[in-house]
Amino acid sequence: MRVELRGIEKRFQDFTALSGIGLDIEAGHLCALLGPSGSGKTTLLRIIAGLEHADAGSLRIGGLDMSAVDVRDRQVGFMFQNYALFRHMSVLDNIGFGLKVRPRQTRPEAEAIRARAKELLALVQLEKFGDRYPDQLSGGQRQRVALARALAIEPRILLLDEPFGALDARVRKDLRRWLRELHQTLKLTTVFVTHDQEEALELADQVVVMDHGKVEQIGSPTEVYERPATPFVYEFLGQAVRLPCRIGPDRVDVEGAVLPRPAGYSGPDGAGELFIRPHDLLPQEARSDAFPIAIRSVAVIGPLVRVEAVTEHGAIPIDLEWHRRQLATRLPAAGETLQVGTSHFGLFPARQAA
Ligand SMILES: Nc1ncnc2c1ncn2[C@@H]1O[C@H](COP(=O)(O)OP(=O)(O)OP(=O)(O)O)[C@@H](O)[C@H]1O
Repeated sequence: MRVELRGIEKRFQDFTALSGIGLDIEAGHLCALLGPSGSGKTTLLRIIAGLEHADAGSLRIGGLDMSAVDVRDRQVGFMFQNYALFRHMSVLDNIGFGLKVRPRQTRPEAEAIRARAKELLALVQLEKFGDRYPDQLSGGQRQRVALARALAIEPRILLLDEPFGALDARVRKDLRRWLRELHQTLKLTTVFVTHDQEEALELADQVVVMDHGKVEQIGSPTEVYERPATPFVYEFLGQAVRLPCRIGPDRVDVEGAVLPRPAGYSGPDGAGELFIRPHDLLPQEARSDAFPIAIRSVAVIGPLVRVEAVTEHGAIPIDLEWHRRQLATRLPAAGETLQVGTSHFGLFPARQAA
């Protein structure tokens, strides 16, 4: 089912939690809402679920306007962070719960509910655990049961709030892969909230980067990582070297080097900021598009070379990370001056000082 949001606004008293949110999620896609704490991700997810009402804007699911559709009739499966399993119910009863509490006309027979719960248990690869109680499961297994419970009602869309938030790194990683495979099997439109960049980039077809109740950028994982639309996205999605620069009609002056002004840059001339991923700023010969950095320290960690340096013109400290393969023959050494340059950078007007 396709999900369409237009001009969504949400205020809590005089605090604006969401403002002007527009978003299209294609049917069958896995969409990540990514942003720092308080950026409005959960509020947006709750609006899609029908647990919260937007003050303005529209929401369509499968082409139908949802404004007058109650949460119970939206056929939305959700799994929230603190949406714990019922401790006094077996795993199978937990999974069947959503079907059991349906109004009589739409409630399946007890046998059918059990059969469906067993089917879902197999789907989440926990066939042998149906008679256990939540306390007898690991954290990762509990999450999978919670997911099976969300799927039991045959939802048209699936909403997950920090699905693996409370788990340790290894289990998170395994569950991530598992969720991706499950999604490929079910092809169910899924929206999940995360503040973990890696999780969003690895899992999602579409990443929605949010900050302060606004959408900063929507795109594929490659788009948002390789071509960040704003300084916020650059810094939130990985490391970035940030250098002040001067933007001219056809050139950018940075640290004594001259770079071509990117054709796509539509901002004003004048003071600007240049953003470079640390692995994109590489040693090169002294040329007009290279600038010097003074190496402070070099650490080799397996295949990676981490370099702390300072730009010679602006004295700006920068941290670089190279793959050994990216370097010619010799490692740079502390105390040396190195010429570096890049062909891949982001350019933005300088931010006003706060
Ligand atoms: N019921 C509420 N009443 C008042 N303020 C609220 C309410 N719900 C959320 N907020 C505020 O709205 C903002 C956005 O909250 P939301 O939970 O959507 O953020 P989030 O991006 O999901 O954050 P986190 O990653 O910490 O869960 C926060 O500043 C929060 O305090």
